[in-house]
Amino acid sequence: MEISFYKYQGTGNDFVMIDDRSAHFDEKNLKLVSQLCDRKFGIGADGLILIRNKEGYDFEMIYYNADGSQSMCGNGARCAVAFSSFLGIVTEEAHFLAIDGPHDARIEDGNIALGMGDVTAIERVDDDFYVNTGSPHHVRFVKDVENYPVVDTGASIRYSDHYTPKGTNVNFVSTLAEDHIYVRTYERGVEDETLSCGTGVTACALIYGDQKGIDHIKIKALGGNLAVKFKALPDGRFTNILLIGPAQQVFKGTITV
Ligand SMILES: N[C@H](CCC[C@H](N)C(=O)O)C(=O)O
Repeated sequence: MEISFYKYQGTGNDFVMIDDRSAHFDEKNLKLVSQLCDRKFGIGADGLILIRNKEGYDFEMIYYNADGSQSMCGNGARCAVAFSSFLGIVTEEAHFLAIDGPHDARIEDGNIALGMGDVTAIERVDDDFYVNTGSPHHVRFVKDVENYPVVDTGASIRYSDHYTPKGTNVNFVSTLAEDHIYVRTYERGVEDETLSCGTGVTACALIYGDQKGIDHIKIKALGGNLAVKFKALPDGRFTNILLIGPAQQVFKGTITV
């Protein structure tokens, strides 16, 4: 069977993108998803995204991590908006459905500004934090994230009893300036550090911004630069959350499976 695909990356978080408006892709075939994401035997990616038609929306994005598990993917959603614009499904605004519900996005001067779901609360986990931004995120502030053992420590937290059985993504943050943080992320379902994690940097920005009273945070990730804007409500909720950054098409191709 031949599958046509496009490869996109959002600040280094990379995805196999499939225009599946014909609904031909078997979304139950997780073995195929993992095979396509395999960096040696397949195309290679952190995840795979199907673009499907959906009544009442410009499109639906169905996201899979490389291991076939599903969750909300912020960078993947930004790439889905860019891909849908390339396909002519949207122009500069998109209203689409993801696993965590509806999202709105705007394409503005080469960036995608993605509306994230509201966040109800930030929790403490020992000296660290936990927040769900559409995907679960453990967040630890460290002195020198550049030299921090992200994969070892990330995996041990991800597989800890506290997060069994579903696990969590794990983010490590250092401050670069008052409104600028440096984030590295161990991603559940990729089971490795990724070059950036959209829902992860959003989690880190909300926690950091809430502590500092700043609602527009710049983020440095290994794969590029992002920004998060939000409105903190008196009751501890966060709304009007925007994840802003680039999303690029890298190549297109067909694969025989
Ligand atoms: N690995 C995450 C989903 C993808 C998140 C990340 N790629 C993003 O950009 O938000 C999880 O299983 O919760």
